[in-house]
Amino acid sequence: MVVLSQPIIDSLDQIKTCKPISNIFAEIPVVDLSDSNARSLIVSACKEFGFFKVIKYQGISMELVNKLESEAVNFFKLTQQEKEKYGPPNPFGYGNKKIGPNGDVGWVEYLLFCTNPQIISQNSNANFPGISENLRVLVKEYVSAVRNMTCEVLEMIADELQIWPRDALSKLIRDEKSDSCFRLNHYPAPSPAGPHNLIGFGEHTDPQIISVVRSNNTSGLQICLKDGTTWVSVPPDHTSFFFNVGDSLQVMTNGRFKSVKHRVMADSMKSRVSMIYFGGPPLNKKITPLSSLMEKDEESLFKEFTWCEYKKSAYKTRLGDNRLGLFEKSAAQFLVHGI
Ligand SMILES: C=C1C[C@]23C[C@@]1(O)CC[C@H]2[C@@]12CC[C@H](O)[C@@](C)(C(=O)O1)[C@H]2[C@@H]3C(=O)O
Ligand SMILES: O=C(O)CCC(=O)C(=O)O
Ligand SMILES: [Fe+2]
Repeated sequence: MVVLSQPIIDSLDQIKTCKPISNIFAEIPVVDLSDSNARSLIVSACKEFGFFKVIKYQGISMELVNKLESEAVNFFKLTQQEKEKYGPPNPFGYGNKKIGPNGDVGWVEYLLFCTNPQIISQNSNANFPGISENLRVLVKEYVSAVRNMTCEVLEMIADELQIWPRDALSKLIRDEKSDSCFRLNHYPAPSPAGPHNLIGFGEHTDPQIISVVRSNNTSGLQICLKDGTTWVSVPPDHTSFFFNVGDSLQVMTNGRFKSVKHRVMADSMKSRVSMIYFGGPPLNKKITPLSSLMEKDEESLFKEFTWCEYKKSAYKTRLGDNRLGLFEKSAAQFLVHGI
Protein backbone atom coordinates (compact mmCIF):
# COMPACT_ATOMS: atom_id res chain seq x y z
CA MET A 1 0.00 0.00 0.00
CA VAL A 2 1.33 3.47 -0.90
CA VAL A 3 1.12 6.11 1.81
CA LEU A 4 2.07 9.75 1.43
CA SER A 5 4.73 10.85 3.82
CA GLN A 6 5.27 14.48 2.87
CA PRO A 7 2.86 17.07 4.25
CA ILE A 8 1.41 18.78 1.20
CA ILE A 9 -0.67 21.43 2.92
CA ASP A 10 1.67 24.03 4.36
CA SER A 11 -0.42 26.80 5.85
CA LEU A 12 -1.76 26.31 9.36
CA ASP A 13 -3.85 29.47 9.41
CA GLN A 14 -7.18 29.04 11.13
CA ILE A 15 -6.91 25.26 11.57
CA LYS A 16 -8.24 24.39 15.03
CA THR A 17 -6.60 22.03 17.46
CA CYS A 18 -8.31 19.85 20.02
CA LYS A 19 -7.31 18.08 23.24
CA PRO A 20 -6.18 14.53 22.50
CA ILE A 21 -8.48 11.83 23.85
CA SER A 22 -7.38 8.55 25.32
CA ASN A 23 -10.62 6.55 25.00
CA ILE A 24 -10.37 3.81 22.43
CA PHE A 25 -13.72 2.62 21.13
CA ALA A 26 -13.18 -0.94 22.38
CA GLU A 27 -16.86 -1.92 22.26
CA ILE A 28 -17.21 -1.05 18.57
CA PRO A 29 -19.93 -3.27 17.08
CA VAL A 30 -18.29 -5.62 14.57
CA VAL A 31 -20.51 -7.29 11.99
CA ASP A 32 -19.86 -10.11 9.54
CA LEU A 33 -22.82 -9.79 7.17
CA SER A 34 -22.85 -13.56 6.60
CA ASP A 35 -23.44 -14.32 10.31
CA SER A 36 -26.93 -15.29 11.42
CA ASN A 37 -27.02 -12.57 14.10
CA ALA A 38 -25.84 -9.80 11.73
CA ARG A 39 -29.28 -8.18 11.35
CA SER A 40 -29.89 -7.73 15.05
CA LEU A 41 -26.31 -6.62 15.67
CA ILE A 42 -26.62 -3.89 13.01
CA VAL A 43 -29.93 -2.63 14.38
CA SER A 44 -28.73 -2.47 17.98
CA ALA A 45 -25.53 -0.73 16.83
CA CYS A 46 -27.57 1.86 14.90
CA LYS A 47 -29.73 2.49 17.99
CA GLU A 48 -26.86 2.67 20.45
CA PHE A 49 -24.07 4.33 18.43
CA GLY A 50 -25.28 5.12 14.90
CA PHE A 51 -22.05 3.37 13.94
CA PHE A 52 -20.65 -0.11 13.27
CA LYS A 53 -17.90 -1.89 11.39
CA VAL A 54 -18.37 -4.52 8.68
CA ILE A 55 -15.62 -7.13 8.44
CA LYS A 56 -14.74 -9.90 5.96
CA TYR A 57 -16.98 -8.48 3.21
CA GLN A 58 -16.32 -10.52 0.07
CA GLY A 59 -18.12 -8.30 -2.46
CA ILE A 60 -15.42 -5.59 -2.65
CA SER A 61 -12.02 -6.81 -3.74
CA MET A 62 -9.09 -5.50 -1.71
CA GLU A 63 -7.27 -5.22 -5.03
CA LEU A 64 -9.84 -2.63 -6.19
CA VAL A 65 -9.61 -0.77 -2.87
CA ASN A 66 -5.80 -0.70 -2.98
CA LYS A 67 -5.73 0.43 -6.61
CA LEU A 68 -8.16 3.24 -5.84
CA GLU A 69 -6.14 4.26 -2.80
CA SER A 70 -2.92 4.44 -4.78
CA GLU A 71 -4.59 6.45 -7.58
CA ALA A 72 -5.85 8.84 -4.89
CA VAL A 73 -2.34 9.07 -3.45
CA ASN A 74 -0.99 9.81 -6.95
CA PHE A 75 -3.52 12.60 -7.29
CA PHE A 76 -2.68 14.16 -3.92
CA LYS A 77 1.03 14.00 -4.83
CA LEU A 78 0.47 16.40 -7.75
CA THR A 79 1.64 19.97 -7.31
CA GLN A 80 -0.78 22.34 -5.59
CA GLN A 81 -1.16 24.20 -8.87
CA GLU A 82 -2.13 21.04 -10.74
CA LYS A 83 -4.63 20.01 -8.06
CA GLU A 84 -6.23 23.46 -7.98
CA LYS A 85 -7.28 22.91 -11.62
CA TYR A 86 -10.00 20.64 -10.21
CA GLY A 87 -11.25 23.17 -7.66
CA PRO A 88 -12.69 25.08 -5.97
CA PRO A 89 -15.39 22.61 -4.94
CA ASN A 90 -18.88 23.78 -5.87
CA PRO A 91 -19.59 21.45 -4.00
CA PHE A 92 -17.86 18.88 -6.25
CA GLY A 93 -14.20 19.18 -7.08
CA TYR A 94 -10.87 19.51 -5.32
CA GLY A 95 -10.76 21.32 -2.00
CA ASN A 96 -7.87 22.22 0.25
CA LYS A 97 -8.54 23.04 3.93
CA LYS A 98 -11.86 24.77 3.16
CA ILE A 99 -14.84 22.54 3.90
CA GLY A 100 -18.23 23.61 2.56
CA PRO A 101 -19.25 27.17 1.68
CA ASN A 102 -19.52 28.72 5.17
CA GLY A 103 -16.01 29.19 6.49
CA ASP A 104 -15.20 25.75 7.92
CA VAL A 105 -11.59 24.65 7.65
CA GLY A 106 -9.64 21.50 8.49
CA TRP A 107 -6.26 19.88 8.01
CA VAL A 108 -7.47 18.03 4.94
CA GLU A 109 -7.47 18.12 1.18
CA TYR A 110 -10.08 16.22 -0.80
CA LEU A 111 -11.86 15.34 -3.99
CA LEU A 112 -15.65 15.33 -3.82
CA PHE A 113 -17.40 13.38 -6.59
CA CYS A 114 -21.03 13.31 -7.62
CA THR A 115 -22.30 9.82 -8.41
CA ASN A 116 -25.55 10.82 -10.10
CA PRO A 117 -25.24 10.80 -13.93
CA GLN A 118 -28.05 13.37 -14.30
CA ILE A 119 -26.40 15.90 -12.00
CA ILE A 120 -23.04 15.22 -13.68
CA SER A 121 -24.56 16.08 -17.04
CA GLN A 122 -25.83 19.45 -15.71
CA ASN A 123 -22.69 20.40 -13.78
CA SER A 124 -19.53 20.07 -15.84
CA ASN A 125 -17.23 20.32 -12.79
CA ALA A 126 -18.95 17.32 -11.19
CA ASN A 127 -17.29 15.10 -13.77
CA PHE A 128 -13.73 16.38 -13.20
CA PRO A 129 -12.85 17.07 -16.83
CA GLY A 130 -9.20 16.20 -17.34
CA ILE A 131 -8.79 13.95 -14.31
CA SER A 132 -6.94 10.66 -14.79
CA GLU A 133 -9.13 8.12 -16.55
CA ASN A 134 -7.78 5.47 -14.17
CA LEU A 135 -9.08 7.35 -11.16
CA ARG A 136 -12.46 7.97 -12.79
CA VAL A 137 -12.91 4.28 -13.65
CA LEU A 138 -11.80 3.06 -10.21
CA VAL A 139 -14.14 5.48 -8.43
CA LYS A 140 -17.03 4.22 -10.56
CA GLU A 141 -16.20 0.58 -9.85
CA TYR A 142 -15.73 1.14 -6.13
CA VAL A 143 -18.93 3.18 -5.80
CA SER A 144 -20.89 0.44 -7.52
CA ALA A 145 -19.45 -2.24 -5.18
CA VAL A 146 -19.87 -0.19 -2.00
CA ARG A 147 -23.44 0.67 -3.05
CA ASN A 148 -24.24 -3.04 -3.30
CA MET A 149 -22.88 -3.65 0.20
CA THR A 150 -24.85 -0.65 1.51
CA CYS A 151 -28.06 -1.96 -0.08
CA GLU A 152 -27.48 -5.35 1.58
CA VAL A 153 -27.11 -3.62 4.94
CA LEU A 154 -30.21 -1.45 4.39
CA GLU A 155 -32.24 -4.54 3.51
CA MET A 156 -31.03 -6.32 6.64
CA ILE A 157 -32.13 -3.27 8.65
CA ALA A 158 -35.54 -3.38 6.93
CA ASP A 159 -35.93 -7.10 7.72
CA GLU A 160 -35.01 -6.64 11.35
CA LEU A 161 -37.29 -3.61 11.84
CA GLN A 162 -40.06 -5.29 9.81
CA ILE A 163 -40.06 -2.45 7.32
CA TRP A 164 -42.08 -3.32 4.25
CA PRO A 165 -41.23 -3.55 1.39
CA ARG A 166 -37.72 -4.65 2.32
CA ASP A 167 -36.21 -2.41 -0.37
CA ALA A 168 -37.95 0.71 1.04
CA LEU A 169 -34.52 2.10 2.01
CA SER A 170 -32.19 0.38 -0.46
CA LYS A 171 -34.23 1.44 -3.50
CA LEU A 172 -33.49 5.08 -2.65
CA ILE A 173 -29.78 4.66 -3.21
CA ARG A 174 -30.23 2.19 -6.11
CA ASP A 175 -32.46 4.74 -7.85
CA GLU A 176 -30.75 6.22 -10.90
CA LYS A 177 -31.67 9.65 -9.49
CA SER A 178 -30.11 8.86 -6.10
CA ASP A 179 -28.24 11.95 -4.89
CA SER A 180 -25.27 10.05 -3.50
CA CYS A 181 -21.69 11.28 -3.48
CA PHE A 182 -18.20 10.02 -2.91
CA ARG A 183 -15.23 11.65 -1.25
CA LEU A 184 -11.48 11.00 -1.15
CA ASN A 185 -9.87 12.71 1.84
CA HIS A 186 -6.16 13.16 2.48
CA TYR A 187 -4.99 14.27 5.94
CA PRO A 188 -1.24 14.91 5.71
CA ALA A 189 0.88 14.12 8.78
CA PRO A 190 1.48 17.56 10.32
CA SER A 191 5.05 18.72 10.63
CA PRO A 192 6.57 17.65 14.02
CA ALA A 193 7.71 21.25 14.50
CA GLY A 194 4.21 22.68 14.07
CA PRO A 195 1.13 22.58 16.29
CA HIS A 196 -0.13 19.17 17.42
CA ASN A 197 -3.62 17.70 17.55
CA LEU A 198 -4.87 19.41 14.43
CA ILE A 199 -8.51 18.88 13.52
CA GLY A 200 -8.68 17.31 10.07
CA PHE A 201 -12.46 17.27 9.66
CA GLY A 202 -14.47 18.95 12.41
CA GLU A 203 -17.37 17.35 14.25
CA HIS A 204 -20.53 16.85 12.24
CA THR A 205 -23.23 14.39 11.29
CA ASP A 206 -23.66 13.30 7.68
CA PRO A 207 -26.94 14.54 6.18
CA GLN A 208 -27.59 11.51 3.93
CA ILE A 209 -29.15 8.10 4.76
CA ILE A 210 -25.97 6.20 5.52
CA SER A 211 -22.24 6.63 4.82
CA VAL A 212 -19.46 4.09 4.49
CA VAL A 213 -15.90 5.04 5.45
CA ARG A 214 -12.84 3.04 4.47
CA SER A 215 -9.34 4.29 5.27
CA ASN A 216 -5.71 3.26 5.22
CA ASN A 217 -4.25 2.02 8.49
CA THR A 218 -3.98 5.50 10.03
CA SER A 219 -5.98 6.51 13.09
CA GLY A 220 -7.94 9.74 13.35
CA LEU A 221 -11.64 8.92 13.10
CA GLN A 222 -13.53 9.59 16.35
CA ILE A 223 -17.20 9.25 17.18
CA CYS A 224 -19.27 10.85 19.90
CA LEU A 225 -21.29 8.55 22.17
CA LYS A 226 -25.00 8.92 22.96
CA ASP A 227 -24.31 11.15 25.98
CA GLY A 228 -23.26 13.82 23.46
CA THR A 229 -19.96 14.60 25.19
CA THR A 230 -17.76 11.47 25.24
CA TRP A 231 -15.51 11.09 22.22
CA VAL A 232 -13.91 7.73 21.43
CA SER A 233 -11.33 6.96 18.81
CA VAL A 234 -12.02 4.27 16.28
CA PRO A 235 -9.05 1.90 15.81
CA PRO A 236 -8.11 1.94 12.11
CA ASP A 237 -8.66 -1.21 10.08
CA HIS A 238 -7.88 -0.91 6.38
CA THR A 239 -9.67 -4.17 5.52
CA SER A 240 -13.03 -3.16 7.00
CA PHE A 241 -15.82 -0.67 6.31
CA PHE A 242 -17.26 1.73 8.90
CA PHE A 243 -20.95 2.60 8.59
CA ASN A 244 -22.35 5.93 9.88
CA VAL A 245 -26.09 6.53 10.32
CA GLY A 246 -26.97 9.82 8.62
CA ASP A 247 -29.62 12.44 9.49
CA SER A 248 -32.08 11.14 6.86
CA LEU A 249 -32.09 7.64 8.39
CA GLN A 250 -32.69 9.19 11.81
CA VAL A 251 -35.84 10.81 10.39
CA MET A 252 -36.96 7.73 8.43
CA THR A 253 -36.77 5.64 11.62
CA ASN A 254 -38.49 8.45 13.58
CA GLY A 255 -35.53 8.76 15.92
CA ARG A 256 -35.05 5.03 16.62
CA PHE A 257 -31.63 5.40 15.02
CA LYS A 258 -29.49 8.47 15.74
CA SER A 259 -27.11 10.02 13.23
CA VAL A 260 -23.62 9.76 14.67
CA LYS A 261 -21.51 12.84 15.42
CA HIS A 262 -17.97 12.17 14.19
CA ARG A 263 -14.73 14.00 13.41
CA VAL A 264 -11.21 13.28 12.21
CA MET A 265 -7.98 14.32 13.93
CA ALA A 266 -4.79 14.46 11.87
CA ASP A 267 -2.39 11.71 12.96
CA SER A 268 0.94 13.13 14.06
CA MET A 269 2.95 10.30 12.48
CA LYS A 270 1.24 9.18 9.30
CA SER A 271 -0.96 10.63 6.61
CA ARG A 272 -4.53 9.33 6.44
CA VAL A 273 -6.26 8.58 3.17
CA SER A 274 -9.96 7.79 3.38
CA MET A 275 -12.75 7.08 0.90
CA ILE A 276 -16.34 7.72 1.86
CA TYR A 277 -19.54 6.80 0.07
CA PHE A 278 -22.56 8.90 1.11
CA GLY A 279 -25.81 7.12 0.20
CA GLY A 280 -28.46 9.76 -0.44
CA PRO A 281 -32.03 9.62 -1.82
CA PRO A 282 -33.34 11.29 -5.00
CA LEU A 283 -33.74 15.07 -4.63
CA ASN A 284 -37.55 14.97 -4.76
CA LYS A 285 -37.87 12.20 -2.12
CA LYS A 286 -39.91 13.17 0.95
CA ILE A 287 -37.90 12.33 4.06
CA THR A 288 -40.53 11.10 6.51
CA PRO A 289 -40.73 8.17 8.95
CA LEU A 290 -41.42 4.87 7.16
CA SER A 291 -45.10 4.10 7.61
CA SER A 292 -44.61 0.36 8.23
CA LEU A 293 -42.38 1.21 11.17
CA MET A 294 -44.70 3.57 12.97
CA GLU A 295 -46.72 2.34 15.96
CA LYS A 296 -50.44 3.13 16.14
CA ASP A 297 -50.84 6.88 16.95
CA GLU A 298 -47.09 7.48 16.72
CA GLU A 299 -46.43 10.97 15.35
CA SER A 300 -43.47 12.04 13.31
CA LEU A 301 -40.89 13.89 15.40
CA PHE A 302 -39.99 15.94 12.33
CA LYS A 303 -41.60 18.44 9.99
CA GLU A 304 -42.03 17.21 6.42
CA PHE A 305 -39.26 18.01 3.98
CA THR A 306 -37.76 16.71 0.77
CA TRP A 307 -34.11 15.72 0.48
CA CYS A 308 -33.63 18.73 -1.81
CA GLU A 309 -34.95 21.07 0.91
CA TYR A 310 -32.77 19.41 3.55
CA LYS A 311 -29.67 19.63 1.40
CA LYS A 312 -30.28 23.30 0.59
CA SER A 313 -30.69 24.02 4.27
CA ALA A 314 -27.58 21.94 5.16
CA TYR A 315 -25.43 23.95 2.78
CA LYS A 316 -26.42 27.12 4.69
CA THR A 317 -25.12 25.63 7.96
CA ARG A 318 -21.66 25.35 9.48
CA LEU A 319 -20.16 21.88 9.71
CA GLY A 320 -20.81 21.41 13.44
CA ASP A 321 -24.37 22.81 13.47
CA ASN A 322 -27.33 20.67 14.49
CA ARG A 323 -28.88 20.62 11.01
CA LEU A 324 -31.70 18.27 11.89
CA GLY A 325 -32.70 20.50 14.82
CA LEU A 326 -34.16 22.95 12.30
CA PHE A 327 -36.66 20.30 11.23
CA GLU A 328 -37.64 18.93 14.64
CA LYS A 329 -41.23 19.55 15.70
CA SER A 330 -41.49 21.81 18.68
CA ALA A 331 -43.34 20.83 21.87
CA ALA A 332 -46.08 23.31 20.83
CA GLN A 333 -46.65 21.41 17.59
CA PHE A 334 -47.19 18.20 19.54
CA LEU A 335 -49.73 19.96 21.78
CA VAL A 336 -51.72 21.02 18.72
CA HIS A 337 -51.97 17.35 17.77
CA GLY A 338 -53.17 16.45 21.27
CA ILE A 339 -50.10 14.64 22.60
C1 LIG B 1 -19.86 22.68 5.97
C2 LIG B 1 -20.43 21.89 5.10
C3 LIG B 1 -19.68 20.84 4.32
C4 LIG B 1 -20.78 19.89 3.93
C5 LIG B 1 -21.85 20.88 3.58
C6 LIG B 1 -21.88 21.78 4.81
O1 LIG B 1 -22.48 23.04 4.61
C7 LIG B 1 -22.59 21.00 5.94
C8 LIG B 1 -22.55 19.48 5.69
C9 LIG B 1 -21.18 19.03 5.17
C10 LIG B 1 -21.16 17.58 4.69
C11 LIG B 1 -20.73 16.55 5.75
C12 LIG B 1 -20.79 15.15 5.14
C13 LIG B 1 -20.15 15.09 3.74
O2 LIG B 1 -18.74 15.14 3.85
C14 LIG B 1 -20.63 16.26 2.86
C15 LIG B 1 -20.17 16.09 1.41
C16 LIG B 1 -22.11 16.41 2.98
O3 LIG B 1 -22.96 15.95 2.25
O4 LIG B 1 -22.42 17.20 4.05
C17 LIG B 1 -20.19 17.56 3.53
C18 LIG B 1 -20.50 18.87 2.81
C19 LIG B 1 -19.35 19.30 1.89
O5 LIG B 1 -18.17 19.10 2.21
O6 LIG B 1 -19.66 19.85 0.83
O1 LIG C 1 -12.17 11.04 6.34
C1 LIG C 1 -12.82 10.38 7.15
O2 LIG C 1 -12.40 9.37 7.67
C2 LIG C 1 -14.23 10.81 7.49
C3 LIG C 1 -14.60 12.13 6.83
C4 LIG C 1 -16.02 12.50 7.00
O3 LIG C 1 -16.62 12.28 8.02
C5 LIG C 1 -16.71 13.15 5.88
O4 LIG C 1 -16.06 13.39 4.84
O5 LIG C 1 -17.93 13.41 6.02
FE1 LIG D 1 -18.74 12.62 7.85
